[in-house]
Amino acid sequence: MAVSLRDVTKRFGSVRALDRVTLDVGEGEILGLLGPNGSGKSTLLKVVACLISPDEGTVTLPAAGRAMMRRTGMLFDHTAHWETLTGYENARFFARSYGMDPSAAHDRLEDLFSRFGLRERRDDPVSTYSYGMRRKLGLIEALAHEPSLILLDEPSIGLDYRARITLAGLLRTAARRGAAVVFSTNDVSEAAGLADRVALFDRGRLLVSGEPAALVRSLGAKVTIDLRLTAPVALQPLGEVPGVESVGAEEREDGFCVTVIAAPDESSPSFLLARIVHAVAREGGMVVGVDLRAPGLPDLFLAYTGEGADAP
Ligand SMILES: Nc1ncnc2c1ncn2[C@@H]1O[C@H](COP(=O)(O)OP(=O)(O)OP(=O)(O)O)[C@@H](O)[C@H]1O
Repeated sequence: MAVSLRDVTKRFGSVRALDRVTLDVGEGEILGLLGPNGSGKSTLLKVVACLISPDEGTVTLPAAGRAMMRRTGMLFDHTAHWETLTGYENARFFARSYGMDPSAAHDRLEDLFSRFGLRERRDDPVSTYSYGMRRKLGLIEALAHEPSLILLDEPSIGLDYRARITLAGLLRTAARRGAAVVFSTNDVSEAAGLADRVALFDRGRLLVSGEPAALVRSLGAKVTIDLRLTAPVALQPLGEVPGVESVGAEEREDGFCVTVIAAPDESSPSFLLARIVHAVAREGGMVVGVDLRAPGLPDLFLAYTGEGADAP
C-alpha cells in the first residue's frame, strides 16, 4: 500500500474538514476524490502531502521526511514561481531540488514542455505567463522527477483540452510504472474517465469509494435505450438479450419506437446496445435512430450528496 489513512480527523475551528477518514491508495492506482465544494478533498491531499497535520488518526506513507518529499509530486491551487525567472529555469530548479541529475532533468523537461505545448514560451519569464501556462508549469514541476506519489488538487483547472488529454496520459503512464496518483476534481465526468477508483466525500466524511462502474451499478439505476425502426419487429427476442428487463413499443408517425430497459452489468451500455441492434436485425428490422441513457458517476454524486440527498 502506498498511502494509508486511518480515522483521520482535521478540524478548522468548529468545522470538521476531515471526519474519521479511513482510506488506502495502492501503488499503481489512480484515485479520484469527488465531493461538493468544501467537502474536504483539498484538506485530504494536504494531509497526505504532509503540508498540514491531522488532529487525530494516522497517515502512513512508504517513507518519511525528506526521502518522501523527493518521491512526491504535488500541485495545489496556488502555484508559486520565481516571476523573473523563465519557466524552464523554474522547472529546472524544482527538478534539481528533487535530486534529478542535470542531463536527465534536461531531457525530461524538454519532453514535458513540448507535450504541454509550452515549448515556445519556456524561455520567457513566468511573469508573462497566463493562468493556464502557470498551471502547466506547475504540473511539469510536479511530474518531472517521476514521483512515486502524485497529489494533484483540481489539476485540470485552467488547462486547455489538449493539455487535459496530455495530463491524463502522463498520469496513466506514471501509474503503470507503479506511482500512486490521487487527484481531486469537481468535474465528475473527468473522474469517470481517469480514475481507477473514486472516493466520494461530503462534509469531511468519506461516503463511499470503489471502482466507478461498480459504484454506478450499485445504485441500481437502469439503462434505457430508445430505438426507432422503419417497421415493426417481434419484441420477444429483444427481451431475451441478457440484462434486458422490459421491452415496450409504440407505432408513431416517425416510425416504430421500441424502449428497452436493462440493468447495467459488467459490460458497457454500448455493448448492450450492439446486442439489441443485432437482435433487431435478426428479426429483419432496421434501426434508424438510437437514444441511450445510462447511469454514470454524476448520478452517484447526486444520489449521495446535497440537501435531502437520498443516499442509497
Ligand atoms: N485553512 C483553513 N481555515 C479554515 N477553514 C478551512 C481551511 N481550509 C479548509 N477549511 C474548511 O474545511 C472544509 C473543507 O475544505 P476543503 O478545501 O478541503 O474542501 P474541498 O472539497 O477541497 O472544496 P473545493 O471543491 O471547494 O475546493 C471547508 O469547510 C473549508 O471552509
